Amino acid sequence: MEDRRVEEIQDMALSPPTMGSMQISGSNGFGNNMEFMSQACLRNRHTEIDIEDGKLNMNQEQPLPIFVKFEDVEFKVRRPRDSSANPAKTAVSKVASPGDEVQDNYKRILKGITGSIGPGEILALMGPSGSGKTTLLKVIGGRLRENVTGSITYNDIPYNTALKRRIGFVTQEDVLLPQLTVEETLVFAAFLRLPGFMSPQQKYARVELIIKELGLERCRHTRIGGAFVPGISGGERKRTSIGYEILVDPSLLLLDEPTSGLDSTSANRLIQILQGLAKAGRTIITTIHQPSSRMFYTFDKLLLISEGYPVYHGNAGESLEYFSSLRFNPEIAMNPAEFLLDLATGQVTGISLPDDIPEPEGSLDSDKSVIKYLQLKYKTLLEPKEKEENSQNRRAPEHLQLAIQTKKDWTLSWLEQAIIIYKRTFKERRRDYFDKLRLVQALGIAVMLGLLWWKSETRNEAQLRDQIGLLFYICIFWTSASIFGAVYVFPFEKIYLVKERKADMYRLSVYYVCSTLCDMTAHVFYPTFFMLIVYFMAGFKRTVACFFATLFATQLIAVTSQGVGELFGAASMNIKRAGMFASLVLMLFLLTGGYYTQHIPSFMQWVKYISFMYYGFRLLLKVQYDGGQLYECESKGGCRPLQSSPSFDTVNLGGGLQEVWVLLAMALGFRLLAYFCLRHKINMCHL
Ligand SMILES: Nc1ncnc2c1ncn2[C@@H]1O[C@H](COP(=O)(O)OP(=O)(O)OP(=O)(O)O)[C@@H](O)[C@H]1O
Repeated sequence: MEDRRVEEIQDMALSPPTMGSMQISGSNGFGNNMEFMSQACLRNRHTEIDIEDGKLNMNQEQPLPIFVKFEDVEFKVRRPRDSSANPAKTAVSKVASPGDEVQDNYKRILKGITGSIGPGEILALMGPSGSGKTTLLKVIGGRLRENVTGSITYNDIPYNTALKRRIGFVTQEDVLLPQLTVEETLVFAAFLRLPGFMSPQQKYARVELIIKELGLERCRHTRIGGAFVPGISGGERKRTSIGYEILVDPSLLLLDEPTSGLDSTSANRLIQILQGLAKAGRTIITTIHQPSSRMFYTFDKLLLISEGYPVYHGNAGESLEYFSSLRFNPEIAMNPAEFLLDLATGQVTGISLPDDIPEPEGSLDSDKSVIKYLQLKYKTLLEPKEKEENSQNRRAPEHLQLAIQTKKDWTLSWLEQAIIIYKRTFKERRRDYFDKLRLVQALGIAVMLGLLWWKSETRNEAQLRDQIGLLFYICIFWTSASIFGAVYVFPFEKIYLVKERKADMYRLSVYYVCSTLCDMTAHVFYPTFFMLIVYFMAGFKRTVACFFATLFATQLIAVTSQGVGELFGAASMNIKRAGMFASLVLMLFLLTGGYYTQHIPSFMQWVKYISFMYYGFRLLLKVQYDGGQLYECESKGGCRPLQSSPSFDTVNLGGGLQEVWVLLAMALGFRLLAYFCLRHKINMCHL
């Protein structure tokens, strides 16, 4: 019995959303939504009884009905100090924009927005560019939390992190890894985000369905592309972004301008898909610029925003009636969306107006008076009704409230996630790893060094100094190559990481470990080729043990430096700053690395002990010039024991493997620090 139930659930999870069993007609009133939610509760309860081992969580198979209420939502940002050099411009900007009130040096972006939306409905956010649609969407999606006032509840519960995996957010800019193909993007997302109990076949089938539904068959094997990588078209990228989010059937789907860049047929098709998703029980909020008339009437609710104020909220189809009741009527046949946008911008050419709009006074021009009038009417006519409705609404059933607050377990174990993320990271970065130019550079430099130090000897101190110079150069080369190879990784991948972490797709530790391990392959691969050439051309000690020990030392230097680069990248998360800090510290460690410095003042002596270059260089020297070689050198005359050389802050050649342990500890320590910095920075970042 239980098996059959599990199969049913799996089938449901695979079935197209439009064919879901929870079809209801678009409901606009709260009553319908409550009924809907009650039905959903019964279903959930039924399933919970059927699956007793607790492994399957009903919430993973069917969307949890979510009713979103927002009341008096305000959002403000700190104003940057006025940098305008033009006093006239500053003066004008201070008076000409009454909507942009400045309080305590903050600019108000959202100015008291109230509304609600339930499962089965689509709410369209409309308004002129810069009116605050995206900001409101981010606030509702929990992406903006600071400086937000008012109340936003999900089944009467405020936002909490357990909601992350129930919310799908399609951002205005498509945030997709550029080197993956469309299919790879969706497959990796499916394997990371779909419940663990679904078989791989079912996950592939879900991807197939999304590709078909969104018309992505033609470009499924094309790379996503980006600024420097050719790839799919803007519309295809947008559809892939949408597929990426709807793949997991989120309960609350937020979309920022999903139709921008699409032709009208594709846009209509997309809206149909959204309708299907809504009918199957999702709550959908979308910003939209200029929908066609056909599209406009598919929305259940409309929130029209002007300069951060609401000017209409309610049934989309009834919006024209409302404005007509205020005596705003189009004089010619117009697309309703165009008419509403004209009103929200105050551009009223071709629109008949009521006579009670106050004459523009002071700095207010006529556009502003229309907007002010509409804002006032909203405040007096619509807002009280909206608030009353919200307060009269029955509370959501208790277990739905509980479900909102219950954090779902990870659907995959740490190792399972790591295997998928490792594969994805490798695919995404493999072009960097096997970059021909990089290989040519490493091999070219190796050959050049080999020729310059061709069969170098250590018969006297001058020769010995020469060879030690080469060792220090090798140390610098791999230190800087590895630091700069690693420092930009996190700043570059920040947007992808923030997006995926906001959706709780995987553990951050998984991402970090996979990223560092993948890159380590390259940090080990290149020094190996390099050393194979330099070592034998330059005439280092010809024993197998010594070659492998030198190779190991070089790789260890590269791997430790990679950790340092990651630390700077993670600590700043900014390409420019990370590069600057890395070069500064590299320079300091280089100077105190033991080659140049002979008379460091005692108060600066400590620097060398934190310099991985100091230990790396010592290790290379130890491997190459152990007691035997120096003794031989000395016995032929002219070569003093290295310890007594005044030119190097060198080695106690009798030492053991302490440099190896120090470098290993540093490689691990820098990585741990990098991980915690990354964790802190990513939690603070918003998209
Ligand atoms: N973090 C911020 N700092 C300063 N200003 C901001 C910030 N976020 C938003 N704004 C400003 O708030 C206003 C609303 O921005 P928002 O992106 O929400 O507009 P929008 O209606 O979505 O516009 P569009 O349709 O062009 O995307 C804009 O004037 C924008 O410059």
